[in-house]
Amino acid sequence: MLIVADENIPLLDSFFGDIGDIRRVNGRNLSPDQVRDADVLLVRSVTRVDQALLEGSRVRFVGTATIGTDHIDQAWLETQGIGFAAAPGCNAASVAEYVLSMLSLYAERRGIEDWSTLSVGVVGVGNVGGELARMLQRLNFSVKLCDPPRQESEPEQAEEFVPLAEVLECDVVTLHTPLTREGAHATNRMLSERELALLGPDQLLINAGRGEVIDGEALLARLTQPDAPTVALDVWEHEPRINPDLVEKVWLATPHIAGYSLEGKVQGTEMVYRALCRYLGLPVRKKSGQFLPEPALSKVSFTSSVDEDEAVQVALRACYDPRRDDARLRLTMAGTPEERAQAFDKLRRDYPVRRECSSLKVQLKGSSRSIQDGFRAIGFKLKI
Ligand SMILES: NC(=O)C1=CN([C@@H]2O[C@H](COP(=O)(O)OP(=O)(O)OC[C@H]3O[C@@H](n4cnc5c(N)ncnc54)[C@H](O)[C@@H]3O)[C@@H](O)[C@H]2O)C=CC1
Ligand SMILES: O=C(O)C(=O)[C@H](O)COP(=O)(O)O
Repeated sequence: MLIVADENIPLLDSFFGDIGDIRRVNGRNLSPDQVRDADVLLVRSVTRVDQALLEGSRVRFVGTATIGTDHIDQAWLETQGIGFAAAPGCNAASVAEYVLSMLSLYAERRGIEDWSTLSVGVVGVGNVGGELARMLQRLNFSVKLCDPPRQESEPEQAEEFVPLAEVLECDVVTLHTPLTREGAHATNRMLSERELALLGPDQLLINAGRGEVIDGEALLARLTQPDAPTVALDVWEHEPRINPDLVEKVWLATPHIAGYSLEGKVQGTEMVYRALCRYLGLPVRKKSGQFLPEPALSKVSFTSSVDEDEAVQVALRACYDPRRDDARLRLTMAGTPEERAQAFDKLRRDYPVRRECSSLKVQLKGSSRSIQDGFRAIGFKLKI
């Protein structure tokens, strides 16, 4: 069996080596010739999988080691009887930690002592937005949720949700919707000139969903106005050819890595492996946990005199501080458009190992119940 796989999927040999021969490819430029003789195709978000790529090939199963599926023409795969699996929720904790770190940095930037006084609006309350909202609620933030599809399909929960306009009044608005182009709740350019005009200078807008959910031109125009909001973007229109003018105007700019914790990536591989085993009728023998190395930073300890919020944020930023990714991306902005696009992909391909908060043991000497709850909310392991 031939498995053609994106070279950026980690642990390909460990998970798939005894299922078939693996051919590693650059997912960004995959051509029909490279997949024609494959039985299985494993991709990440940068490969468009559709009729143009697969027609006439032997491929019977497609897996994407990602949460997002907007790069896959699932309807066409179904018409061809080609099996398909994604990795829902694999990197949800990673994205939630990215947003929490943003909140911590934003509170510091604004001189806000207690970060939980920021109100947070979550748009798209699925695996990522739901996990984030749970963490925020446990950390005592006031949280508003916007998810019209869920509001409609879960009438018993309907009062949990508010309209987009109400969420846009929060101090922080964070986007976690899929990219959809059709239907009553299509998200393509969901935030355009009109919505961006509702945001003011004391607000932070974060996009960690898909770039096209915000109209990039409208955002750039808004950011040139004196009363513009602060903006943090992890995802961009036209990746990897992102707009350098937008990077310049954005507060923190990262190259689509919010979900790039090692745990998130390896769980993505594992979920696709499990789905392929099911498809082929093979036993599932491997788990992501067996391949995760000891983290470089495995323990931190705090004394009893520590301030609760400060301790949680110190530990959070020790695990992930988006300013490093922002600095790396900005360094690539000087080149030609082609050099910039290559550099964007290189930053993602050579991404340093980043571990989730759950990999860090926190020792708290003589700590209060509420400080323990704060750490637990983000998934740290506690040693009391
Ligand atoms: N920046 C990054 O590295 C990552 C980005 N993502 C993106 O985040 C997206 C969300 O991920 P999950 O939460 O796992 O997906 P999910 O499918 O579990 O949840 C998405 C939620 O968005 C809601 N939604 C759809 N249209 C909406 C609209 N118009 N307004 C408000 N809510 C709407 C859905 O009802 C659903 O509850 C993915 O589709 C992917 O595009 C995911 C992982 C990493
Ligand atoms: O899981 C998703 O959805 C994402 O956005 C991924 O984190 C993106 O990673 P790549 O597939 O582009 O490596």
